Amino acid sequence: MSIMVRGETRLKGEVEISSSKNAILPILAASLLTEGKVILKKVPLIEDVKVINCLLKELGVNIKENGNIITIDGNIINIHPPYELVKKIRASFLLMAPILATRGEVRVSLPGGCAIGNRPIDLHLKGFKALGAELTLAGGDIIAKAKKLRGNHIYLDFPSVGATENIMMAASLASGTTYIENAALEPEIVDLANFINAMGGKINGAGTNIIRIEGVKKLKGTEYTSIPDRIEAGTFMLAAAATRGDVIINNVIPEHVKAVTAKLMESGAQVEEGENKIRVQGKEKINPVYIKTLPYPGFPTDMQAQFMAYLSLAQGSSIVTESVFENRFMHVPELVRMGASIRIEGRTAVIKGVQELNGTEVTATDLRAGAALLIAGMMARGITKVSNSYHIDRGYENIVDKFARLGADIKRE
Ligand SMILES: CC(=O)N[C@H]1[C@@H](OP(=O)(O)OP(=O)(O)OC[C@H]2O[C@@H](n3ccc(=O)[nH]c3=O)[C@H](O)[C@@H]2O)O[C@H](CO)[C@@H](O)[C@@H]1O
Ligand SMILES: C=C(OP(=O)(O)O)C(=O)O
Repeated sequence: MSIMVRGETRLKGEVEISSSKNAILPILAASLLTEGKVILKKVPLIEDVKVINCLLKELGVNIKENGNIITIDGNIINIHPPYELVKKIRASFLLMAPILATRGEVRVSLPGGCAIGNRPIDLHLKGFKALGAELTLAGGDIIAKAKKLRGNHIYLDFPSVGATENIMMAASLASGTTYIENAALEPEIVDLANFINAMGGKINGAGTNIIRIEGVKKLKGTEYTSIPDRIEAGTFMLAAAATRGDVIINNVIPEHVKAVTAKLMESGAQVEEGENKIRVQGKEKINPVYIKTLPYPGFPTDMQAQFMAYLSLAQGSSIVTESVFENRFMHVPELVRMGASIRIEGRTAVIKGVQELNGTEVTATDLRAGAALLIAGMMARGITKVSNSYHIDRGYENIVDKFARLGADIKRE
């Protein structure tokens, strides 16, 4: 599957951002913490959600999908989610905590590496161990057992998003109180804590670097709508600036995209924040900027590729350092094939702005690399064909329709 883009169009109009992929995936996993009925609204219809829904069905719970509303209830029957599904998405490892906490045992395949790096899970495991789980490795699977999890102090060597989420879920049904120190601060962590609290959990401090979780005996069903996707919003902000367009992005929390807004303004684009909306107007001249990806509230690694596509037409040299993932420059050779001048030295890329990009056939190696190539295609002369577009559909709802409604010349092939 490919997406074709004819470049040199200016995006204009308004776009509505969907709910966050990185919030809904852990929330779908956390819905397993109760047998009660959980109703999730405005769920984005993206491939990763379809995969996690299949995983939930495999575990034996009831799941009803009605457009963007998903209803889940019932007990976990199977404690071993199938490898064929687990290997498709990183977030499947988030099933570990709810299965362990409710069934006392879980068996999940090690997630393995992916296009953006090795992505170990040692911090998740350190957390489960500290909560009293016994861990063994068998046939590529992690088996964790604990009759009853017990609260503890857990210091994370790095503020891992996934480890913070897994520990928060497990600790919410443990006996006693857990403190996660050096916890991740991402808005998706706050959303997950709000969801667990809506089910009757007792989590305080999410969004700060110490999270306190008082375990409860039981959680109950609830209704919930997760936050808007700050990375989808950032992607449209970049596309607007890159095409020298004028776009109003609706359903965004401006605070969540501050780092992207700051760097876009430094590059010369005009950004106006409203209540739950942002207007971005691109300018002919793009100033070069320095970017270093960092955990939230720093510049998000999930926006690095899209920003690099934009900077390939800057007047001067930009420097982008990727500090979160060890190997997240897979989009660079593809951008270079379109005429960009980018040199990689270790974890840093030097982007020397060029006069123009030229459309050609390129390959999406991962989700955000794919989004970056669509943006590059909209800036380039001629037609760009982005193959392996299933990567893009993992995390963007109706992306082709949304860009087309803003005036992009884009279609699926
Ligand atoms: C589904 C989801 O929410 N995915 C997001 C989540 O991924 P994810 O939860 O996998 O990201 P982490 O914050 O855990 O990973 C960040 C860094 O920590 C390392 N690490 C992580 C865990 C661990 O046990 N040991 C370890 O060394 C990773 O290899 C990586 O270098 O946060 C990332 C960082 O913002 C985003 O890019 C992903 O889009
Ligand atoms: C890296 C990403 O996601 P995941 O952690 O699900 O692979 C992403 O959303 O850019």
